[in-house]
Parts: sequence; structure tokens; C-alpha cells
Amino acid sequence: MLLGVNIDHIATLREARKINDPNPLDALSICKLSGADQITIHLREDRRHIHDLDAKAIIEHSALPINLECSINSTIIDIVYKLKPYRVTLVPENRKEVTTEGGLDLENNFQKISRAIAQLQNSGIEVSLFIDPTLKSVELANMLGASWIELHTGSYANIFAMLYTNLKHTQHSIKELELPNEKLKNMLDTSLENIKNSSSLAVNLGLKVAAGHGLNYQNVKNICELKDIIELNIGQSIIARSVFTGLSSAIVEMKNLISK
Ligand SMILES: CC(=O)[C@@H](O)[C@H](O)COP(=O)(O)O
Ligand SMILES: NCC(=O)COP(=O)(O)O
Repeated sequence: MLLGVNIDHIATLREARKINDPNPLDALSICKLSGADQITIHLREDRRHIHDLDAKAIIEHSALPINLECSINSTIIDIVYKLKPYRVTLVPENRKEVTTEGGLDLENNFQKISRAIAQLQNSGIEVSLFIDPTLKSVELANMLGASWIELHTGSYANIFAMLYTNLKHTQHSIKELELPNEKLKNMLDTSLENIKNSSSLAVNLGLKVAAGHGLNYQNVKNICELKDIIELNIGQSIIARSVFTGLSSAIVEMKNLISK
């Protein structure tokens, strides 16, 4: 299983103080030496963590391929295609969200996404679409001509956290998931089944399949067992653990967990 380490969350720490430390650029060689296969960054429209200069420097200096996540907004695509990352993953963005809440609405943005894909692919950049794990989204991603999809695992991760961690007893409990455990278990099974079926269809259609969002040291095992998923992009949990154990051991531990 390939591991993309999302280093946005290092820039989030920097932006909490609006200074120049910690610098996500400093993570590049640690990620490589610790066994990461790829670096993921998200150039958000509101630049809440990674900025344009970060993206430029990271792409220039990284020995690992860069997977640059961005919205389908044409202004952002115009910036991103000139940066020439190895891969661009198109994601939905909502200015008010705390984090990426779901996958792209491919049906209602078909033409816009199609234009973005053409512009990126014409510059030699491979394109991935960040989608919800539904058969319809996989079919549309295939029709759009992307080479990769990344399945959004946030819903699975939220259910897992409400079921198997103390999240429900904290101030960040997810209100709509304050449900009996039996119900949550059924929902967890359904969310895993959706990820499994979507990845299987995608591979049958010739797409390469990544997954990510909200994956951590507790919940990643179920996702690793799905044979059609070949790459995981993980950020928040690795950077959170690195506060206590250091970035290198946080990556090594995750890489060991997901090896298959
Ligand atoms: C699209 C995605 O899932 C990642 O970019 C991740 O969400 C990064 O964190 P933020 O949502 O805080 O940008
Ligand atoms: N695309 C998902 C990603 O890059 C990492 O998401 P998270 O682990 O920070 O939730």
C-alpha cells in the first residue's frame, strides 16, 4: 500500500501564529527517509494553510511525487497547472467548512471538471478526482477520463470515531451520529461496503484507486484490507501523532500498519 503524507497540517500550525515556523518544506526529507511514497498538499482557495509559495517550493524541492489537491475553480486551476505537480486531485471546497466534507459533485459540474482535466492533462499532469464512494461517482469519474480516483473516507472515519473512541463524550461529538451502537455498527458496515464496491468497480473500469480523509492508526486497518485500493493519503492523524513522537516515527508506524 502506497502512503501519501498530507503535510497541510504543518502549515496549519504555522498559520495559527502567522509566522514562518514550522515550515512544511522541512518535512520533505523526513517523509522520504521514513518511507512515504508521496507528498500531498491542498492549495485551498482561502489559503488557510498551504500558500502559493509553499506549493512552488515543495514541488521544486521534493524528491517524492507531489499530489496537489485543489478546487475546480478556474483561477486555481490556472495557478496549479503552471506549478506542474506530478498529480492534481480535484476536490470540492466550501469556504465555511472545517475540512473537506464530501466528494466532488461530478454530475452538476461535469463540463467544468472536464475542462479542468483537459487543461491539466495537456500539461502532462495526471488527474485524480476526490469522490464519495458511490457507483455513480465512479462511473462519472471514468467518463471524465481521470486516471485516478480518491475515495472520500470521511464518513467511514466519523462513524468509526463515534463508535470506538471517546469522541461522543467530547465537545466535538458529531450530533447526527449520536445514535445507538447497533445502528452505528450497521452504518459502519454499509460505509465499508460502499468503499469496497466503489473501488472494485473503479479497478474494473481501469482506474487507479486511492482513499483518504480522516484515516488514522485505529481505523485504517479495515481500509487496508480492501484489495483494490493501492494508495492512502493521510495527514491529520500523522501530524497529530508527530507532536508526541516526532514526524519520522509517526510515518514509520503508519507505513508499517498499512503495508500489504
Ligand atoms: C481534500 C482532503 O481531504 C485533504 O486536503 C484534507 O482535508 C486536508 O485538510 P483540510 O481539509 O484541513 O484542508
Ligand atoms: N485527501 C485526504 C488527505 O490528503 C488527508 O486527509 P486527512 O488525513 O488530513 O484527513
